[in-house]
Amino acid sequence: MKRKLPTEFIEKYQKLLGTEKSQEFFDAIDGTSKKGFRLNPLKFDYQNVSYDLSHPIKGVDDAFYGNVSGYSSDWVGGYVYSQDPAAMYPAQIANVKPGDKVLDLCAAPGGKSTALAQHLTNQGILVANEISIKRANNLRENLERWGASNVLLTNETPENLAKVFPQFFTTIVVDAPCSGEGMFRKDPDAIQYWSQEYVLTCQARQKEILNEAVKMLEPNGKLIYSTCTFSPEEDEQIVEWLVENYGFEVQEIEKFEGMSRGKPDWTKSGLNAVENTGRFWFQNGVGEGQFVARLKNVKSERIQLPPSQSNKKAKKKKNLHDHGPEHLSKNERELVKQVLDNFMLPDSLKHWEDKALIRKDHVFVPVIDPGLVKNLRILSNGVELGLMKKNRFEPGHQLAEVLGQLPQEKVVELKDEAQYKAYLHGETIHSDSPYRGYVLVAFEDHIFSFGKLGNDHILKNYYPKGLRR
Ligand SMILES: C[S@@+](CC[C@H](N)C(=O)[O-])C[C@H]1O[C@@H](n2cnc3c(N)ncnc32)[C@H](O)[C@@H]1O
Repeated sequence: MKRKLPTEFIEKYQKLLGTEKSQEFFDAIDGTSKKGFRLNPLKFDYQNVSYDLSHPIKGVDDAFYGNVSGYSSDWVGGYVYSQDPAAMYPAQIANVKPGDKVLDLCAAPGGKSTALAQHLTNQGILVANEISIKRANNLRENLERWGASNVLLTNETPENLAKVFPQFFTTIVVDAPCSGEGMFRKDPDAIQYWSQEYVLTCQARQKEILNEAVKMLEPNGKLIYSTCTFSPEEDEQIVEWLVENYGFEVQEIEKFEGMSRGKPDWTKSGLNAVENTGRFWFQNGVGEGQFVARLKNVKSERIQLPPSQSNKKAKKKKNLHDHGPEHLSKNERELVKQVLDNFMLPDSLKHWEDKALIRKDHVFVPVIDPGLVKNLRILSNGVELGLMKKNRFEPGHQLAEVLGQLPQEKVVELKDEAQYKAYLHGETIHSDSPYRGYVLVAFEDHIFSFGKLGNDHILKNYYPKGLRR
């Protein structure tokens, strides 16, 4: 399809790339976008999906070309995540290791966060943050499906996070809001928002976000900066600004097939180190547009934190105002145990009895001390086990997705597409299963919900109302 590009955009890239190369670029914008998906190694038997796995995306773990449906059990059970192939590289080059403390500062809808979570393998912490509440809710759904147990999900400004997490993270990913030139092929509507002024507005916002991100990075920590735009002002020049203002070292990243180097002559000072960054152009055949850089925080030293309030004062304040989470009573623990004992728990939940807290009837196993993050808007902290009702415990949806990490016995497998459709719609199902009480519900071996079976063989539907369709 022929796109109508702004004259100013055409002239800008003709100047930057030259006549021939810019024409190649404009022609590629009119081409067909590439689609890809990633599998989720956190899930049990994770390669058991209904999609063609014969076209891997080079250099990205468990990633393939192809289109996935948001209706399939692979998706609903968190076995696949649909993502632009080029957008998979920032999380890949982050080289996150189990046990790291990772922040994904601009996280929705969750392409990078889901990949970072799978590399952490439930060990360490992922703080996934999204400033827009609408987008944060979408992020929450995607992360819930993914079934990781070590995610703190926040809906915050970078400024507020920086107050709580000074020099805290080993790795920070800033997948920045940008002018979106890399989306022109996939989403032609993005073209109408483009102007050089908008590019500069985005650049200013990126600097504001990064000024806060830098405060949260530990000495020698890694900052991954990425955009889905081609403009030098938001790519190479931002890296140049980070080097000049914060002394970052631009690390050489693996040069994957179809990735070209960042361009020193697109910086103001001719900074050679930006050659270490990577660019994906449409015409390189990998996916949509993407810029990615990995920077090391070599200059900063560990700061001395100001002494905190005296314990006495803090305690007094706590007694008066604290409605924070509490440990479970013996009776509550027993009620939760009666349900959880029916299922295999991943290692991260094995000692839930020592860690579980209850707040406003929600029982959860936090990944981070709730006291530390009490001034932040939290959407979830670790795993929500479920809800304490009058003298009974009802397991929660997130737990079902986490339990999908392991083979489970107490599972009701829906027998056909019609039952699956009905369950997603919120209907009850007749089942001959011998199990009673809370069960996991699966389709095509993909666990995606809780249900409850009574002696009448009716499977009550616990698929959350907000997800039904
Ligand atoms: C490119 S998108 C992130 C995509 C996401 N990382 C992924 O892989 O799915 C950028 C995000 O930054 C958020 N954002 C916008 N303004 C922001 C700001 N001032 N601070 C932090 N995040 C912001 C947007 O709401 C948007 O969700």
